[in-house]
Amino acid sequence: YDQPAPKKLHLGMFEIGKALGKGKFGRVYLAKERSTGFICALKVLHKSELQQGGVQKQVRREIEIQSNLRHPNVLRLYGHFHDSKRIFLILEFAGKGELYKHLRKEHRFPEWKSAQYIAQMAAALKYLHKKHVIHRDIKPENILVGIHGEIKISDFGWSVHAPNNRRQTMCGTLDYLPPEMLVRGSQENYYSDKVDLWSLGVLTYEFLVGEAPFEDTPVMTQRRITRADMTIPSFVSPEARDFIKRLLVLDPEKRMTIDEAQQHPWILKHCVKTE
Ligand SMILES: COc1ccc(C(=O)Nc2ccccc2)cc1NC(=O)CCSCc1cnc2[nH]ccc2c1
Repeated sequence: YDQPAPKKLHLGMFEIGKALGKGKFGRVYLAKERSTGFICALKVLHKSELQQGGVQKQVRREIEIQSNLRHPNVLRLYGHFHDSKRIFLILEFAGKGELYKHLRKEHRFPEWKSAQYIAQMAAALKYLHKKHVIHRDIKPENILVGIHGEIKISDFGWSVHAPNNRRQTMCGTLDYLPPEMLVRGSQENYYSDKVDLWSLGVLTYEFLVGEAPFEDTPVMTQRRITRADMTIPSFVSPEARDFIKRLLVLDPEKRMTIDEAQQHPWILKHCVKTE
């Protein structure tokens, strides 16, 4: 599918299929580009709703950033177009759907699968951080699975998905927030790409244990996060335990870096390098 994209994108060039999901700002449909048969996901955003939500700039910024991202573990934004009322995002279609559904069904992932997923997440984060993009919203709900089982981090933007056994919280779950974003007085601009490493630690825990490390009532969750107060069950291997503990460190500067995470024994043990 590497022909240069057709110049003029418009709705008529797509055959619209089943609904894939719906969010606060838009619905997503399976779509096929008529001339090439290319399968993609078409996200429809209503300009009026974006106006009400005051997120038009955010969408423009996101389209700008995401159009330049190309990585096997980052969901592609191929392009966009609009008509009088709507903005359409042409997104990559992930053939095996939403990761959180697999996690809920399997309860938790075996160590080899968790390590492979975390290694792919680390590769995606390394790529994003090199491009000075901080994801800030890493959680199972924002990860999709490609047809070959590879994972794809996606920025669901501001879309809050309809309550289909996703974590029911006001503005997204607190579980993944790092302490530096909870501590009073630390303005937004004080945090760095280290926030994604904290979330990677929370994600690792949730893959292995089946629930987030600080899951509790909203007040208690915040308190447990700011104290890094978690217990790791005994069935978790010593290497995985060490990996998690080196990421869930209160001081952002003392957290393991992406490179250290990729070289950690727990990752190397499970991710056979194809020489
Ligand atoms: C790069 O990705 C995105 C870029 C931007 C936005 C976005 O909405 N930005 C926004 C909106 C409003 C205000 C501000 C910003 C969303 C995504 N990504 C998704 O929404 C993923 C699920 S839709 C695709 C998709 C694929 N493959 C699947 N397989 C099964 C379901 C499924 C669903």
